[in-house]
Amino acid sequence: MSVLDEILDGVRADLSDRQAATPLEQLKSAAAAVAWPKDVAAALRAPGVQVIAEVKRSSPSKGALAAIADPASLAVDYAAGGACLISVLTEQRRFGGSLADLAAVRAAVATPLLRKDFVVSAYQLWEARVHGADAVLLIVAALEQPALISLVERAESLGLTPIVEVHTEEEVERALDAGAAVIGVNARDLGTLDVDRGTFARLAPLIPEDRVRIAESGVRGPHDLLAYAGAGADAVLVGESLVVGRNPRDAVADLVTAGAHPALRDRR
Ligand SMILES: O=P(O)(O)OC[C@@H](O)[C@@H](O)c1c[nH]c2ccccc12
Repeated sequence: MSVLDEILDGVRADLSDRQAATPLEQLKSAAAAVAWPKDVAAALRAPGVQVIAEVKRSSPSKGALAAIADPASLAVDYAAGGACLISVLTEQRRFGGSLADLAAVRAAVATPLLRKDFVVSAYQLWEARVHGADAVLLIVAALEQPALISLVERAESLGLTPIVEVHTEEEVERALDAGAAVIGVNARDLGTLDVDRGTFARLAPLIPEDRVRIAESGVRGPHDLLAYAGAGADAVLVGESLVVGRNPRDAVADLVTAGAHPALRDRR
């Protein structure tokens, strides 16, 4: 069984517990009281390379990365450093996240938020809305094509921006077929957990210019951001190097400064 399949088994088990505890109708009525999500695609299309900073406690490849006792204060640092979008991992078993983290971050910052999880059901889209997300990750490798298509549509109908994650040429085709406007290229293979930073440069030419192109994973600092920028990234998504470093605010600010370099402006 691949790592992704193992993660998905746990995600489905946890999801069915939450579904038993909170009926969908209850989530839907709670969502009515939550502000309409922000336009994440527009934020990602701003000039230069945007920085997406991730609240990430642990990962299947490395285990524990950082305790992050107070995800809200980490998010405040990310916002102060200039992150355009904050990614909050909500998967519990392998990444140590939760929906409570998402809600705490929502209460602390005005920055748009991404619910980072393994979405397999529309129920999770409603959860994302209720806990204050503006965007959701949809991982092509985790979904059959009809499910991907319907989750893209459902997310959009709830005002959530779907960020459709790919790792191979075939997955790029599936993302485009599903109508994805924002595509994340993950350098990490979720089947094996290997990182190949060349993945973005290989796949980016297959993604039309009118889509937002995000380079995900493996960004150690400004140098990697600039390499991804050179290959056509509109944004980078960074987790580990921000949470293990000493000063997350400065680490984000250094990336933002690199992404705002005049040579990278107005490339679209
Ligand atoms: O910690 P890194 O190497 O900076 O990577 C962040 C992000 O790309 C990674 O957490 C990620 C990308 N796609 C995912 C899907 C699920 C969970 C996590 C991820």
